[in-house]
Amino acid sequence: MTYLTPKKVLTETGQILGIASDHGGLELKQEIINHLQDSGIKIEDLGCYQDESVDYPDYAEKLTQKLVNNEISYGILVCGTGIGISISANKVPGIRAALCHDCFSARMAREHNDANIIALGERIIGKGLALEVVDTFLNSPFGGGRHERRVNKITKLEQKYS
Ligand SMILES: O=C(CO)[C@H](O)[C@H](O)[C@H](O)COP(=O)(O)O
Repeated sequence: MTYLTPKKVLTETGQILGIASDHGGLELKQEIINHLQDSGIKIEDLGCYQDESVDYPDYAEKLTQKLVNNEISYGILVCGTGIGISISANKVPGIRAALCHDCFSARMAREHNDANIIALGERIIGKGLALEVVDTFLNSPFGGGRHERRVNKITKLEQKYS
C-alpha cells in the first residue's frame, strides 16, 4: 500500500492543517504560517494571538480536539522548547505528536510513526531550519508495513491505559 504525504492529503482534498502555540512559540508559529501561505494548504491558526503569557496545555488541547473531531487532519504545535506542548498533545488518544528539530527526525516521524502532529521549540531552533523541518514533515509519507504493526500497538496501549 502506498500512502500520501500530508501535503498531498491537504492540498488535494482541501482538508485543514491546524497550528497553535503558546507565547513561547508565537513568533515561529507566524513564520510557519507565512512560509506555508502559498503552498496551497489551508491553515487554521488556533492561537495564541498575542505575547501575553499563556499555558501550553490549553493550546495543545485546542488543536488536538480539532484533530480527533476530524476538523483538521494534521497539526503543528510550537512552544518554547516543544516539550510541554508535545507531552500535552500526546495525552490525547489518537495523537502522535513528534518533537522534531532536524529533518531526519521529521521524516522518520512520518515514515515510521505516522505522526499527525509535529512539535517545535522556538527557543531551540532557528527559523531557517524550522521551516525545512516542517516541509520535510509535510512531504514525507507513512511507510506502512512493519511500521503499521507498531503504530497499531501504540493505539492498543492507549486503549489499555485510558
Ligand atoms: O513547555 C515548555 C517547556 O517544556 C515551553 O517551552 C513553554 O513555552 C515554557 O515553559 C514557557 O515558559 P515561560 O518562562 O513561562 O515563558
